[in-house]
Amino acid sequence: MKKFFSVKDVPDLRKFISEAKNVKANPFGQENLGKHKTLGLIFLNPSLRTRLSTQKAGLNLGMQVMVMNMGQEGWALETKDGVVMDGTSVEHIREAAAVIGQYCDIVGLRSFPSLKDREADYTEELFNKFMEFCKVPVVSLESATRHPLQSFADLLTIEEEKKVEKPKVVLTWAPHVKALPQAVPNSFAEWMNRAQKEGMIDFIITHPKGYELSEEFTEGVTITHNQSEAIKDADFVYVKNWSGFQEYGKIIATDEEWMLNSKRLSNHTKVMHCLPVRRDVELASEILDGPQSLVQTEAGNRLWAAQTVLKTILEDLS
Ligand SMILES: CCC[C@H](NC(=O)CCC(=O)O)C(=O)O
Ligand SMILES: NC(=O)OP(=O)(O)O
Repeated sequence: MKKFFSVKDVPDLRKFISEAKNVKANPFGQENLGKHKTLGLIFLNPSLRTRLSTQKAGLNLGMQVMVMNMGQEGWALETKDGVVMDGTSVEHIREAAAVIGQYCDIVGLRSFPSLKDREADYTEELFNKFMEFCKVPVVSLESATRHPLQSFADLLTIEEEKKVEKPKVVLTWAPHVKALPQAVPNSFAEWMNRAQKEGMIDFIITHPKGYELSEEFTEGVTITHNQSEAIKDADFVYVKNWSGFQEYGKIIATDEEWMLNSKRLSNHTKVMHCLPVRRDVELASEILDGPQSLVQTEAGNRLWAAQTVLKTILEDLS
């Protein structure tokens, strides 16, 4: 594995889930695999779960781990080529990525979208440049269009918690006070679409009109604007806000009816959210604090997802 950027980097999904279960059952089974190897975690945006779980995953494998918040600790980055750097940018991504690649054997990178320039965001300009110049394997810690470590942990959670062979999984839009990226829903849809094609789940997406995600991620998936219909008898409901893709980066609807509460859920339905969550805006506290919430199990599985990815990359390095 030379990069972990999307589900396309996973040749065998069922095998990858099984490996994550084994890692979870035996977290220190390969505690020397990463000996004398360095993991560099570079954040251009805030993080709690991704930072702590990926750092711990590297340590569990015996790696040395360095973490950097570029915005606060690094130089102001220039990401465009052909720019005369006589303004506020101090260092070009070409130099910064190449230097980071010299110090690290594996690099994790978080870089959210601008939500202004859809072309630049959806071609993953920044991420691709970083991967080109750092010249070592790169793990996405959330890019402009995807969050693969989150989605891997989400699918692991569903596989562990399912009570039926082929659970009904629903991705529902939820209200928010800000315009958020499409990366988490894109990625969840991409992984669940693959899982549906492999007969693992039945998958539905529900959102208000205008919040259609890029077909790159939703091709072939049932999409409905009727949330109540969609969540009926669902085994898992994945709650997330996202801003417009067509009206890029825009808040189109703020219909509070789309915030789930327990009255609207079947008793057996489990609720998931990647966190951080805006309580009683995106999702009712009564659900988050109740027996139907899987958000902590999901967050715990971020460690096993990251450790499985790092293990796979390290095995290819050895
Ligand atoms: C893992 C999720 C990261 C990010 N979430 C936010 O930016 C939330 C920000 C807020 O609620 O103010 C997102 O939606 O992509
Ligand atoms: N879910 C997730 O990636 O959380 P952080 O943004 O806190 O890392």
